[in-house]
Amino acid sequence: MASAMISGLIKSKSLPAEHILVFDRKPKTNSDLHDQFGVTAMDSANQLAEKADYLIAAVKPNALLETLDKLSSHLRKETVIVSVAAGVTLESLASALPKEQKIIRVMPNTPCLVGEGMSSITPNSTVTEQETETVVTLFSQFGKAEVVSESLIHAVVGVSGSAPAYIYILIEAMADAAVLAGMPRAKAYQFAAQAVKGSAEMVLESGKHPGELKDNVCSPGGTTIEAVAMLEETGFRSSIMQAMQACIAKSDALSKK
Ligand SMILES: NC(=O)C1=CN([C@@H]2O[C@H](COP(=O)(O)OP(=O)(O)OC[C@H]3O[C@@H](n4cnc5c(N)ncnc54)[C@H](O)[C@@H]3O)[C@@H](O)[C@H]2O)C=CC1
Ligand SMILES: O=C(O)[C@@H]1CCC=N1
Repeated sequence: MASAMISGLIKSKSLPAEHILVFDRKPKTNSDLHDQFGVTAMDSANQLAEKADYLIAAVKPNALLETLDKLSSHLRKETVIVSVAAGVTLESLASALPKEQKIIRVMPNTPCLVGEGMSSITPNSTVTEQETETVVTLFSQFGKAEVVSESLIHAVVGVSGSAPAYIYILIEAMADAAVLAGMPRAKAYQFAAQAVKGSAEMVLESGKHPGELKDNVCSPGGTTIEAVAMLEETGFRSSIMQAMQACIAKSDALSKK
């Protein structure tokens, strides 16, 4: 996730690459990030903590609190800690950090890599409006970013954080069916992915209800309605909703650990 955000930031040209400081505990990852993006690799998490104005913590949720606890004595009071970890609440983040530390929870997704991310932003009470705005602007450099209340974060994990995985399965399945019908594999991925991208753009740009857009594709007695009837019969909607409910429940369970 960190590489996706770094790549998105570099592509946006909103910050000089060398102003982006990175530290990964694997030395090879640090040198790869430096070589690939021109960012500045730090020697330790503590050095990063001392220098950063906005520190984005992108380690796995189960390692996050310990990592923050270790570097907390090196943090400056003004530094805003940005956590992208699923299921780690503002309250638990605060417990690992100095009192009154500024903390923002963000839930991004991997399409940040191509400038089409969707990120939710949730500040704690010590963060100023201007700092929140800075983080919204930062995450808007590689997609869309919106402030949401913490109670909505599990829904965000389901609808955008984890969602690319379901969409890739959809694209893969669509391509498989096209290959079955004789289309070469590479072309099948291109057609399927572009159909998904174009359909998403139609929802975002037209402002029309997805049902209306679906109706516009279904010619009476035509091909599409055959597919739609089969999707309903095989429980496509219900399958998506059940998968998301499992994802949302897991996010909720993680936050109660
Ligand atoms: N992968 C995704 O699509 C999304 C991930 N997230 C969140 O992003 C976070 C990272 O997830 P991924 O990128 O998927 O994991 P990852 O395992 O690919 O990356 C984690 C990185 O952290 C490094 N690391 C581990 N402990 C460290 C430490 N103490 N100090 C410095 N570096 C350390 C690892 O070497 C690794 O490079 C998680 O908290 C996850 O919940 C949030 C939204 C989407
Ligand atoms: O699977 C995960 O736990 C992370 C959080 C959202 C997307 N990936």
